[in-house]
Amino acid sequence: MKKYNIVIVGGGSTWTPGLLQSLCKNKDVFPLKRLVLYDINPERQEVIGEFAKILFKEKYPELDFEYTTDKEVAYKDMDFVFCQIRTGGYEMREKDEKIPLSFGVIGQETCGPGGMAYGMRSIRDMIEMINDVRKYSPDAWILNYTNPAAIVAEALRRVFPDDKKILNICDQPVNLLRSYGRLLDMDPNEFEPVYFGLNHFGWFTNLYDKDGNDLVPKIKEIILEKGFAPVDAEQRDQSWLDTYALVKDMLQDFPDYLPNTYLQYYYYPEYKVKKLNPNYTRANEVMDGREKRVFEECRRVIKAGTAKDCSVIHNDAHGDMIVEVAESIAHNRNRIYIIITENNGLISNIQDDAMVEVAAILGKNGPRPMGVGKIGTFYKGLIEQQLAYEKLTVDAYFEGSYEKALQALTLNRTVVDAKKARKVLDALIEANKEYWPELK
Ligand SMILES: NC(=O)c1ccc[n+]([C@@H]2O[C@H](COP(=O)([O-])OP(=O)(O)OC[C@H]3O[C@@H](n4cnc5c(N)ncnc54)[C@H](O)[C@@H]3O)[C@@H](O)[C@H]2O)c1
Ligand SMILES: O=P(O)(O)OC[C@H]1O[C@H](O[C@H]2[C@H](O)[C@@H](O)[C@@H](O)O[C@@H]2CO)[C@H](O)[C@@H](O)[C@@H]1O
Ligand SMILES: [Mn+2]
Repeated sequence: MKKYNIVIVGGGSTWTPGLLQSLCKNKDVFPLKRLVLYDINPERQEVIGEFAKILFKEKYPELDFEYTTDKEVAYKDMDFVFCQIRTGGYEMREKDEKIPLSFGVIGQETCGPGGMAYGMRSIRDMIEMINDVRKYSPDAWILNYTNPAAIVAEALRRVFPDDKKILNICDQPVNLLRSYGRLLDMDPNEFEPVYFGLNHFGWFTNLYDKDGNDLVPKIKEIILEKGFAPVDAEQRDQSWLDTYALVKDMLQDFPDYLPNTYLQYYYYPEYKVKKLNPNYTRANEVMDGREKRVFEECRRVIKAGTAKDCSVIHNDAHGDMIVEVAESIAHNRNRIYIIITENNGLISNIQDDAMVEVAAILGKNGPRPMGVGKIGTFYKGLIEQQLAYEKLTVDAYFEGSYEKALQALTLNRTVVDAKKARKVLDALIEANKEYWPELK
C-alpha cells in the first residue's frame, strides 16, 4: 500500500495530540511514510513535537517524523496538508469574545463580531500558507479546518479559484452525527445525512439508516422528550453542555430540521448574551482547561519517557474526522462527509457563488456534493442575511473598507443595530491593529 507524506500546519495546536493518536490508530488503513509538524511558535511546537517522538517510538517506529519552523522542510513533497492555525492565539480569541460582550453583543469566536475579527486575522495567514505549500507541493491536498471556516473559505475561493485541491471542512456536523448515534444507540458511520446551510449555520433535513429509513423524526422525538448531549458529554466543559441542551429549544421553535448547535447564537442572541459571562468566556475556559491539560500531559509524557498510560488526550471526532477524510480521498473510499463548497445550484434558490455546507461523496477526485433543491423562505432568509455578512466581511478585508465592515456587522443577526455595530467595530479595529488591513 502506498505510504503518504503529511504536514500538520499549526503543529502546536491543542488538537494535534489527538490527531497524532488518530494517525496511529489508522496506520494499517492509512500508512504514512513521513509526518512533519510545522508551527510559527517554536515553544508550543517543541512540547507537542517531543511528545510525538515518544508516542511514535512506541506506536509508529517506522515513521519518518520531524517538527520544524522551516517552511521548505515542512511543505516539500507532501501528499496532504492538515491546516489548523489560530492567528493571534487565545489571547486574541479572548478579545474577540470579550469586546462584543462589553457592548452587550454576542461574544463568540466564529459567530458575530468575534467571528469577523478572527476571520480578518486568518485570511492573510491562510493565503500565505497556500502560496507556500503550492511552491513546494503543487499537487498536495490541503485540508483546512482553520476558523472561521466560512470566511476563510470565501476568501480562498476568491484568491485561488482554480485550485481544486483545497478542501474546507468543519467537524461539528460529524460531532452531531456521533451524538445522534449515541442517542439512538446506532453506529453513526452507517448514517447517510442530507444537510444544507453555511458553516456553523446549517440543518440536517434527513438522516437515512442503511435501509433508507429516515431517522430524523425519531431523533426529534427523543430530543424533545429528553434533551440532547454531545457524544463525549463526560469530557465536555459546562458551556458545551449548555450549547447542546439548547438544541431542544431550537426544535421547539423551529421543528422542520435538526439544527447545527451554532444556530442558537442567531436564534436567541438576547438570551445568549445574558447567559455569557463577559469576564470569563470560552477562551478562558479553554486556556484553563484543554490547553493546560494537553500541554501538562505532553510534558508529563516527555518526563516519563513513555506515552503508554497517556489518558487525558483522547481521540475525539476532530482527529478521527480529519484522518478519515484524508483516507477517503487517498483510497477513493467515496464516503459521505459534510463539507464546504461553492454552491453552483446545490441549494437552487441561493446564489451560485456562496460557499455552502452540504453532504458530499468524497473520493480521489475530490468532493461530489449533493444538492438539496429549493429551500423554504425562513431558511433562505436566514442564509442570505448571514451570507451577505460573510461576503461583506471578505470585501472589507480585500478592499480595506470600513463601510463594508460596518455593513457586514449591521447585517449580522447577533448585532442588527448600526450604531452598536459601529462601536463594536471601532473597538475591534483598535484591538486588531497588528493583524487587520487598515480599514478606511
Ligand atoms: N473546523 C473545525 O471544525 C475546527 C475544529 C477544531 C479546531 N478548529 C480550528 O483549529 C485551529 C486551532 O485551534 P486551537 O484551539 O488548537 O488553537 P491553538 O492556538 O492551540 O493552535 C493553533 C496553533 O497554530 C499556530 N499558528 C498560528 N499562526 C500560524 C501560522 N501562520 N502558521 C503556522 N502555525 C501557526 C499557533 O502557534 C498554535 O500553535 C483554530 O483555527 C480552530 O478554530 C477548527
Ligand atoms: O471552544 P473550543 O475551542 O473547545 O471549540 C471550538 C470548536 O468547536 C467545534 O468543534 C468541536 C468538535 O466538533 C468536536 O468534535 C470536539 O472536538 O469538540 C470541538 C469543540 O470543543 C467547532 O466545529 C469548531 O469549528 C470550533 O473550533
Ligand atoms: Mn467548525
